[in-house]
Amino acid sequence: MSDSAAPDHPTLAALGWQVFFADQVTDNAAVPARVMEVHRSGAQALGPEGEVRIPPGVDATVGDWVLFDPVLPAKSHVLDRFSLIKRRAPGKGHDVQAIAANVDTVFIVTSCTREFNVARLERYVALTLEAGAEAVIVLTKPDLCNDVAALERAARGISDQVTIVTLDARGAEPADKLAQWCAPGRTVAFLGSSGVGKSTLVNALSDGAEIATQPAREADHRGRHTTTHRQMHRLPGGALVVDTPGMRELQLTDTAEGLAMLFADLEALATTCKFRDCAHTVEPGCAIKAALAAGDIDPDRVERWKVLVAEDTFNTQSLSGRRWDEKERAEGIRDRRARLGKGG
Ligand SMILES: Nc1nc2c(ncn2[C@@H]2O[C@H](COP(=O)(O)OP(=O)(O)OP(=O)(O)O)[C@@H](O)[C@H]2O)c(=O)[nH]1
Ligand SMILES: [Zn+2]
Repeated sequence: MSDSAAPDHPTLAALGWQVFFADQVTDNAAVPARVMEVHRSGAQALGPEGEVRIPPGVDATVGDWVLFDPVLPAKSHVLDRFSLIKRRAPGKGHDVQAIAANVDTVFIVTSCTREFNVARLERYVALTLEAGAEAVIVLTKPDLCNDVAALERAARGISDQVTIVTLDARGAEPADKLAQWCAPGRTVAFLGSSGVGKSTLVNALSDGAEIATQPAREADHRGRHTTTHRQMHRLPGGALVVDTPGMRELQLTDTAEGLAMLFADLEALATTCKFRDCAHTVEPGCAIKAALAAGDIDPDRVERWKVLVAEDTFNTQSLSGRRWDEKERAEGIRDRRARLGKGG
């Protein structure tokens, strides 16, 4: 490989540098570096000249590119992102939290078990498309299922913008089957419920090296190793993998665009409803209801679309400070999700 630089002095390309970023640099003396870790006390970024520390005032998240200012590190400049995975902050507040920037591909991991749930996958796909990243659904544990083809069909039905890969996460398959998204300098992230095989996949891509994930992990009260802060690792094959606890609790936030992409057909149909704010329930002249009656569209999918739109609207509007009877609304969404077999 052409990347002959020492591991702690990687080339820009090895860190994911692209024309998109180069185009933003006007000062030739600027030193680009990629944010690899974020702590309360600041961030650590890596560039061709080694590691630099960014003070907490700089609003950078894992995966960001910064132009480091060695004289005034607090003045380091964050470059525009081509993708951003974000979430609604946990707890009572409604702030949006940046989880990871400049991710090329999100592997949405699900297993061929009872955990498999189309509504949940749609949520993750919408979120990924909204973030501006490519979505790949990875179906693990095919050995535990009699009808893998049926699940693959269901996953494929979610969107034609999504690739489906089925593999056993434990063997040699992941390295092969995920190779095209894990080339040197590519940035990937894994999303999915607990136990679906995310760690197994990362380890498989690490050539069994158990990579640098270990030092950053601590045993939790159950004795498991958990990721304690937001970070990115470099895999032996040259890809970068985001490993952050926040990825596990993603909710929809401001994903109207992603939902519109995922449910483009239904959104287009809805524009032909008689009323612009049609809720597709009791309104006259509803194109969605008409299509349902004609058997042209799948009622389950329509119901999931409504739930996702409601959840997104709720999150977005409460974020923008509008007054809602939040508890009531959240309960409504939860009830509907429960009836659909949860969606997350
Ligand atoms: N049978 C089978 N088991 C698998 C497969 N992939 C992963 N597993 C097992 O599933 C269990 C959970 O895998 P993990 O990689 O820890 O799952 P995770 O998604 O990282 O879970 P969290 O860390 O809780 O988020 C492990 O015991 C794996 O060995 C597979 O393809 N087939
Ligand atoms: Zn309607």
